[in-house]
Amino acid sequence: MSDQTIIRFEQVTKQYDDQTTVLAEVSFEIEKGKFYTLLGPSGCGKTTILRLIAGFIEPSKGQIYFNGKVINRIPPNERQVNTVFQDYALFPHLNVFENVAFGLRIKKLKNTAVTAKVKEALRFVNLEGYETRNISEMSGGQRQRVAIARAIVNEPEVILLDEPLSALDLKLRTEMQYELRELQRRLGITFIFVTHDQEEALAMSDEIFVLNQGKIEQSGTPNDIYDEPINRFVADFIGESNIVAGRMKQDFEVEFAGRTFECVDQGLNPNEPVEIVIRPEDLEITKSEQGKLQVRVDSQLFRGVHYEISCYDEAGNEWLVHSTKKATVGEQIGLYFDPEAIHVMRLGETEEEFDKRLDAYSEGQDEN
Ligand SMILES: Nc1ncnc2c1ncn2[C@@H]1O[C@H](COP(=O)(O)OP(=O)(O)OP(=O)(O)O)[C@@H](O)[C@H]1O
Repeated sequence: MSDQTIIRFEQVTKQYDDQTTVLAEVSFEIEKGKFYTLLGPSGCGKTTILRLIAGFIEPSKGQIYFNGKVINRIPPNERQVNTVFQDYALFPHLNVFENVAFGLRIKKLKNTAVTAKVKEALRFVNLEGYETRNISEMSGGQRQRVAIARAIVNEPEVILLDEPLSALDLKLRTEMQYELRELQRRLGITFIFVTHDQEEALAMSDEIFVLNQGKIEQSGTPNDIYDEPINRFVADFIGESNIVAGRMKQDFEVEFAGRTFECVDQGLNPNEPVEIVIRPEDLEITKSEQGKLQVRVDSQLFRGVHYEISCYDEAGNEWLVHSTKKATVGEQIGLYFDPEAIHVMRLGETEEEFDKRLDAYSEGQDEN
């Protein structure tokens, strides 16, 4: 545990009705001052983790630590944590100022202190001058900022955000992603953000936890997770991927689509069955004879920045390509890729085993 750790889950299990396990022995650490994202499909347990941190529910097993102390049974109002809910949960009958001031009034702060703190919080979210507006007169994005101001005014050590952008249209959502990220940097406090949108997670986070059925499948920086997905679930969930069955031949050599290719992976057993991931943007279109793979173009869509081209190789594998070059449906073309673009996944590998293999690989690289 680093001295930067603020929250630690140790083998936390959450069951409802003593039967439904929604979190199964989940362990992780959250450090001070970083932007974390819990990412996963609906029902995987993201909100459950937030509610456990906030103290709205208690774990069935395991320990939750906050600054080194077990907080399993500490009530929400005694935790240094504030939540921004999906629907913002603002009070419609109070104006902007009173919505933000609410928590401070409960703490019975003096009026002058309340005014100073609320003004400061509103300044942070660019809502100076909106104090006397009714909530009903505020747009979706502005309500969002009021909800954030209400959370930061209490000066918590951690802010939990449960899909706060899901109600906004695409343009506003992108703007708010940028704003939230900036705000987190300026405040320097820990944000734990929940989303099921992988692009949002990749754009905003220092660290992402990918969840599936009550378990963390993988944790890491956006680059780690995008470039080195540990299994098919993560590879599928994070961006579009080509995933085909293959077989390791020896270190730095893998076989798929009926051919042998140079790769950068090592430490796997010869003949071991594996899955190969190649991102669509890592495939380049060439003349048929210059490609490492020969494919036939099946369909093509123009996506504004690139063409999305679907092709099939002779072994029947589909390959999705993102290319600025146009192809012709029915045409025989080549696909070129670097050895580094081939990511080899061992079947059923755990995150720990994967990390060990990657460390061994990096050490091997350093020696070269
Ligand atoms: N009070 C409860 N009683 C029984 N089951 C519950 C309760 N609250 C949540 N669950 C179940 O726990 C599982 C995880 O729910 P959770 O809300 O954490 O998922 P989520 O990943 O946040 O999903 P979403 O993205 O849809 O909000 C779901 O299967 C849900 O039905």
